[in-house]
Amino acid sequence: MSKTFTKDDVASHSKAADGLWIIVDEDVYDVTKFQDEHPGGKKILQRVAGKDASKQFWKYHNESILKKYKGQLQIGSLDTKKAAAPAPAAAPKKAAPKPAASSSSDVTPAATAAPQDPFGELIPFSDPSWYQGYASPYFNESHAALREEARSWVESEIEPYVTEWDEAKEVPAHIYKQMGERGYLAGLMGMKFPQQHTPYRVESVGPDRWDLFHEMLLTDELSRAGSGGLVWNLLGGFGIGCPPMAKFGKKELVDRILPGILAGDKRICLAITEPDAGSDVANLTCEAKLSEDGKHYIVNGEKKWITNGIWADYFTTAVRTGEPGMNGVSVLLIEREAGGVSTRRMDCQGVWSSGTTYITFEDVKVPVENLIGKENQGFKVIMTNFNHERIGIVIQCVRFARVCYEESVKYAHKRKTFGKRLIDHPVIRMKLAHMARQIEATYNWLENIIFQCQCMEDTEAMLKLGGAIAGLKAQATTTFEFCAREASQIFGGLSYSRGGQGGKVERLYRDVRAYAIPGGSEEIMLDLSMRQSLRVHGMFGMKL
Ligand code: HEM
Repeated sequence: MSKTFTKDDVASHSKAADGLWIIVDEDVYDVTKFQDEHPGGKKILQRVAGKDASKQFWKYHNESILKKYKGQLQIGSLDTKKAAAPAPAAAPKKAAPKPAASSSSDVTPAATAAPQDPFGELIPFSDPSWYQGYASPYFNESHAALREEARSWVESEIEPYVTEWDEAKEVPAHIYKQMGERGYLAGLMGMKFPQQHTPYRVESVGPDRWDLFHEMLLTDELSRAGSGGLVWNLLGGFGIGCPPMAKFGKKELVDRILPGILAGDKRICLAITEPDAGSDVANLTCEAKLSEDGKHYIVNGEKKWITNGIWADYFTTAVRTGEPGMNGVSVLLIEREAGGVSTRRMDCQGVWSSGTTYITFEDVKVPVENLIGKENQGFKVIMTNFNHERIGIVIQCVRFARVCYEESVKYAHKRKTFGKRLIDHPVIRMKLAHMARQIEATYNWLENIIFQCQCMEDTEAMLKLGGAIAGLKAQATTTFEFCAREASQIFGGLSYSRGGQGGKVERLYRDVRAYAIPGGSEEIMLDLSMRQSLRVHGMFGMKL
């Protein structure tokens, strides 16, 4: 914005007839046309027109409002403004990320314990400690480059619009396409970067260097926009529907459909849950009968609560091909264009923009080549997938808990009650401390689990880590629920109404159950964590 104005220039625009200008942080905004649509009312703008309204502005809004409206309303800056003064409360930015060398594949990153440069706003516990100048055995300069790349994309192109998209129950298609073109979809499958199936690369990290910690931090940064619906829209169906197909599908099938999916042109989801069977996979009833010529399966049945189903081109579907119980279950890749697939959107409490769907399959013809894994051995395919799904849920929950905490810390520094800022009341600090200790405990366990996954093959990880991951999922969802509740109490009425300063907290509060129930409810997770761990440690020679 090259135009400069004096304070007197601005002062001469204080009445409707001359146009209404205001100053916020030394930038000048023309709000003449905007006044009628200002959600806070036009009178309030008219009262500060011609003046510096920074103090009033920051009292009622957070940063995303300026990011969203700057392009539309800013007409210049004050002549007294120093060049490139930092925006208020913005993250200290470093130079653009350089692609990290792609020569070494750092499977065990232990040698890189030197701290990375501090990054972000440095509010204690509002980012992982390795963002804040503390040493880590897991994260190196390639992770630091990716965190900057991802944060800058999310902050500029996603976060300012998330509320709108959530209300519209849809994320614009170009964002999903960018997920493909930025190489993010390829990096989010819990496996080696599939460079043979996509020309797209992540700008700041070479494919050979890509590891599970890159994947973790990418999901973490996407979650920072504070919307479960957004994250599930972008990776909910893909992250659980694509890996089984990519890992267990026949080569011809994978070669045919994976490139379109990774490019962000085609969408895939996972269809397991049924109206009657819940996630009780062993009892599912959607049936697939082999045709007489043995060339197709004919699929009939229903699936419910399927994330992204409404937009999906492909459905990684659990079907019954054999006897009752787990040994009669197979997994098929069903293509929408085969016909006989109907999808309808479901209205749910949270994750509005994720496209939760009810699906009906009626005499759908599926070529036998679309069988994923072996016939009647689909249970193993599904179980292997659970660790990846649950870890994804954990990463999101920890960041959502951090968002609730971070929003609360910021708000507690500006809101005054009984003559003091909220942060000066011990009862509020107590709430923040309880949030922080749970967030850090959960995150540190998560880092350890990611490291273990990185050191094991899928099958070994399924067996050895299944119990711990189930326990961690329960830990993460209860932490998220606790933080959403406490943040909501701190924000009061602002988190009871939708949008505005408490908007993220209100939305996340509604999203809590979408994490505590699917992928294994807290009750099932806690029980499984003990049963599985005891069983596995029995095999290790546990002495009781
Ligand atoms: C660039 C100028 C401004 C823009 C683009 C803007 C935009 C907005 C938006 C989008 C909202 C809806 C709530 C939200 O999403 O946060 C809002 C609410 C509000 N704004 Fe502004 N605003 C501006 C300036 C101001 C100023 C200077 C004042 C005070 C003097 C003000 C007072 C308010 C109030 C009181 C609300 C209602 C807050 C609530 O519901 O709790 N706004 N504004």
